[in-house]
Amino acid sequence: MTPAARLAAAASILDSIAQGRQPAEAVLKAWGGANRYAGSKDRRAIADRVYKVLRARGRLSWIMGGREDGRALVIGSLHAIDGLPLEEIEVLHAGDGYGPRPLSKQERSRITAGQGELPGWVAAGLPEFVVEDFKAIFGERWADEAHALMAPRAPIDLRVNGAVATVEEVEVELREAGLDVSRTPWSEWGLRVPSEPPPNIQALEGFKAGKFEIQDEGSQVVCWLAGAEPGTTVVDYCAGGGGKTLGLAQAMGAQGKLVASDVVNKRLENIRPRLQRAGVEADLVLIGQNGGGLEDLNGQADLVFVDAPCSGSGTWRRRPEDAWRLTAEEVEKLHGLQVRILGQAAKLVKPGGRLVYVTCSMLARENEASVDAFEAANTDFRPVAVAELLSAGQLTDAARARFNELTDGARLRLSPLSADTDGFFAAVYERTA
Ligand SMILES: C[S@@+](CC[C@H](N)C(=O)[O-])C[C@H]1O[C@@H](n2cnc3c(N)ncnc32)[C@H](O)[C@@H]1O
Repeated sequence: MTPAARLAAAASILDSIAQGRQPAEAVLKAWGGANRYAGSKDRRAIADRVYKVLRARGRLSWIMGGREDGRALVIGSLHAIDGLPLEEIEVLHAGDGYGPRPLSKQERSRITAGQGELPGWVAAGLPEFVVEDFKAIFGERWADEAHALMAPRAPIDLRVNGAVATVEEVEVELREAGLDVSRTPWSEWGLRVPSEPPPNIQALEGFKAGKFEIQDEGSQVVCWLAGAEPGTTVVDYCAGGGGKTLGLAQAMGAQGKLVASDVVNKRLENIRPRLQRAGVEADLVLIGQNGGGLEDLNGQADLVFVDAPCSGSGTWRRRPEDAWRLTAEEVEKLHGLQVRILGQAAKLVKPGGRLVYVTCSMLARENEASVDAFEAANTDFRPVAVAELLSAGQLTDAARARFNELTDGARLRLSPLSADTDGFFAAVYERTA
């Protein structure tokens, strides 16, 4: 493919991403499958362009006069990210072969006008409606938090399955497979590999043997903070893909009763092969939207872990397309759902047991506001100070030293800037009566 044809392909893929809900990665994969003439270098160049645009979409749209179509965003990226002068952009838009058509008068004038003074939200690279939230949460460093969340490519973190392998052993295996592996700073069981060039983790023998799973270090940390103990009854209330279920099972040393529930059966079914690979047993329970299906555990669980449905805004560095799909109305709906789920899940906790609330969101409405509402309605739940949770054996000394800075006392916030993890929020409660 010519460089111009690659740009045209990137523009059309960006349009498909904007029109649907599928992850950008899946849209790119489908495009590669349907356009076999594109070689691996072409696909790589197209994916690079697509992600470059998605990470800077707000700024590029602003520069192009508010246009949001793939063509305009690609033109904007050639100018504002690659720094190409107008003449070179015109050469790439000569309209030859499979390349994009020539620039319109308006497009040309957008480029010659330059960027001008950018409003704060545009410069920070966030959707406009979340900026006030970021300012309120992060104060002066809000724009740095935004950059860290949207800009760089995140590394790939692995959690070693202590029931099957040691960290040292997996480290050696990954190094022998040619990967540049390092220890993660906060989780004793975490290893980190670069995401570029993309490693095929699932093809590794160690992965197939259940020695490790792909799991962001932040996600590992919230499992460890929950303090699941061997021989206890633990409910992973919103089990989804089962990432946390496996982490909780590891903390339990595979002893006790582990229940993984969700309202979507397909998700629960997808956990089955993961449990098998890791050698873990758990009861998979399909529950109703009102929590029906777990009545026999009312007041019985030592630990109920609520990894609530959320905007996923803490993972925008991996899926920047999601930032531009989220609306304020959706956040509001999620907040309502989170409060409802917390109330339902709390019923399962026995006196003296724990309730853990986790999101991978950066937004206060899904984090602080949701637990504020829970606390107001459930005075029989006492917030547990994060300092009390840091003795978990799966956390490193570095985590013990650092996490006190990342909490206001009872609520922990991890972010790409502060912890080099995805964005996570966690609050832990003990049932007092
Ligand atoms: C953030 S995801 C969970 C991710 C999962 N824990 C993991 O680590 O892979 C949230 C999950 O909550 C589930 N969910 C949505 N509404 C629910 C409800 N009312 N009760 C329980 N789970 C619900 C969704 O189906 C989704 O799988």
